[in-house]
Amino acid sequence: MSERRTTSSGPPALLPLKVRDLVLRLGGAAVLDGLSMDLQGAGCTVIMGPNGAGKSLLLKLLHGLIAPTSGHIRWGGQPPGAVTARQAMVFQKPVLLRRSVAANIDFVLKARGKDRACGAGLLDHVGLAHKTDQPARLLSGGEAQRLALARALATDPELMFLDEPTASLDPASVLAIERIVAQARDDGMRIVFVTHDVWQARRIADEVVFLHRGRVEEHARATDFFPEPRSAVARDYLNGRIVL
Ligand SMILES: Nc1ncnc2c1ncn2[C@@H]1O[C@H](COP(=O)(O)OP(=O)(O)OP(=O)(O)O)[C@@H](O)[C@H]1O
Repeated sequence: MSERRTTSSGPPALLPLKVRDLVLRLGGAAVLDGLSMDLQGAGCTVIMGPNGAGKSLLLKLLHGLIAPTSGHIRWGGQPPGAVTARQAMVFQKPVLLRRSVAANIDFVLKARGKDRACGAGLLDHVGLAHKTDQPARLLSGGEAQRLALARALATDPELMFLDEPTASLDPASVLAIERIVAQARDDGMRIVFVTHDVWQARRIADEVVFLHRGRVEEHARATDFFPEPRSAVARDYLNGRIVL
C-alpha cells in the first residue's frame, strides 16, 4: 500500500498513525482502556465492534475533538490537533446549515479559501445537482448524508472519518454513499469507517480493527479477518451472537 502526499515541500505525512496505551475515563469508567493501534498505507480501515466498544469515542480522539485521559496519539509524529484540518468527519446524523444545499457547500469552500466554482461539481458528484437551491432541511435522510459527504469532500481532506454514516438509510442510499466513499478511496483518500453492518464492512474494508471493551481485539486485513477471525469475540460478532 502506498503513502499519499509525501512530498519534500509539503507538510509532514499524516501517516503512519501511532496510538499507544490510550485511556479515556468518563463518568468514573475507563471507556477506552489501554488501546494501542497503528494505521499506515492507503485504503479503507473499517472499525467494528459491539455497542459501547468505544468506536465513536476513538474517532473523536483520533480527530482531535476530545482529549484522552492518558496515552499517546501521533499522526506522522504530530498530535491530533495539528492535523484536524487535513481530515474530515462525517457523523451518523448529518449536521447541516439551515440554508440551501448550495450554500452548505459554498460556506465550506469560502471558509477554506477554495474556489467556490467547485461547489456545482461536488453536488453533481454526490447526485444532488437537481437540489441545488432547495433548503437543506427538506432533504431526505440519504440526500442529507450525501450533502454531508460533499461538504467533507469540499475540504479536500487527506483522510475522512465516517461514523456509521448509513445507519438509518435505505439500501439504495447505502450503496450510493458507499460508491462515493469508494471513489474517494480509489482517488487516494485514506478512509476510516465505523459500521455495525457486517456486509457493508465486507464490501468496503481493506482492513478491519475490531474493538471490544475499549481495546483493540483484532487488527487484520479484510481478506484474513472475514473468513477466519482470530479472536473468539470477533467470531461471535460476525456470526450474530451477542457480544457484551
Ligand atoms: N459523555 C459520556 N459520559 C459517560 N460515558 C460515555 C460518554 N460518552 C460515551 N460514553 C460511554 O462510552 C462507551 C463507548 O461509547 P461509544 O459511543 O464510543 O461506543 P460505540 O462503540 O461507538 O457504540 P455504538 O456502537 O453503540 O455506537 C459507552 O459505554 C458509552 O456509554
